[in-house]
Amino acid sequence: MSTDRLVGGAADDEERAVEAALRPTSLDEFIGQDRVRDQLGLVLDAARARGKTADHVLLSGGPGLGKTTLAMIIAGEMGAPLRLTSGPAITHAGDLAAILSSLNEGEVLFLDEIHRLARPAEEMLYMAMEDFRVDVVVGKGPGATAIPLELPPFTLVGATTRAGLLPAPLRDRFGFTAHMDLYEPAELELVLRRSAGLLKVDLRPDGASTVARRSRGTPRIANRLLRRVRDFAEVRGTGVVTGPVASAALEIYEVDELGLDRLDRGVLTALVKLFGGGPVGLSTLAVAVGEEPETVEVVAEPFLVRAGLLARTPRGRIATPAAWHHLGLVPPAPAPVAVALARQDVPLPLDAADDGA
Ligand SMILES: Nc1ncnc2c1ncn2[C@@H]1O[C@H](COP(=O)(O)OP(=O)(O)OP(=O)(O)O)[C@@H](O)[C@H]1O
Repeated sequence: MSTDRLVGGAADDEERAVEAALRPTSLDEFIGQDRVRDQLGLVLDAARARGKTADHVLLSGGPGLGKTTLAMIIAGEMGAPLRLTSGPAITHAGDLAAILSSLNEGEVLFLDEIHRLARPAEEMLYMAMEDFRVDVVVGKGPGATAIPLELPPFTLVGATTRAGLLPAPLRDRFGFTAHMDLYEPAELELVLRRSAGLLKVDLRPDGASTVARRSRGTPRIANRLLRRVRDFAEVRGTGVVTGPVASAALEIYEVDELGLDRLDRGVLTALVKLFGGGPVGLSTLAVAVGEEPETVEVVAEPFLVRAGLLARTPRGRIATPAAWHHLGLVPPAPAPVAVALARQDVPLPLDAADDGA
């Protein structure tokens, strides 16, 4: 599956190293997500006032929206060390027991991709979260014995892109759950201005708004586009990032004014030009764009759906009128019978509505 996209949400190790310099370190510096920030601020203030470790926190939201950043901020605000791990890194319950038993009092454990935790480890986590205790199994077969091990109080910060996949018993053990939404362009402009200051980029207001509008509501993508636009401004210009400079740079990288890249546009173009706007099945659509169905479904579709350009229906994918307009085309008029019936305010007969279903 292709993941090396300029507008992809995930980051590789190299990018994470660059990102470290751009991370806000306190709740005050964290931009946007006002509701989450206010509520989390209260949770942390209350814990500090009581002199206790903070409740366990679950953060859900797409990649690059700031979950790791918030976990670091939680640890920073509580004056506690942070330990980072992830669901896929814990293959056995024993791995988790080793991590938990080495935590110090008050420490914050960040468990990324918590929905990918193996079942036995997940069950161990239930008890650890609720009673600060784990049962370590020693030996095998009939002679195996469970030795209870007390843990110091700690705060678990779980992160997931798929909150719906978490079993209820796990979800219920978090004292505070925050869903992180996509950022508004105005918020991303603030992110960009902050990053430009840290990276010493001369970013003008029209440059910031051009990059923000193409960043798919995601700070990681905004910061990444900023670095590419800076390269262009330095090599082909005077280093100043204005709106026209940002547009010219992003045109070279094939990121259009909605933040769609070549794959996104390929999907929409196939849908509209080859299949008359759909409905068409995922695998047929994937063959038409020369990609794996999973790539189309996981990499391109979520943003196209969110941007109101593509809809998933039981009969297949369809392009919305906005998709046609975005490609500079006129959407087909609705069938005359539907228009006539709509004018008379008569509900569409069932057999007509289901036509071709
Ligand atoms: N609210 C914000 N204000 C400023 N910068 C932000 C904000 N949220 C995220 N960023 C920046 O975006 C980048 C990605 O954030 P982060 O790594 O926290 O995302 P994530 O949700 O943990 O992603 P993943 O799920 O892929 O691990 C970081 O460089 C971070 O500094």
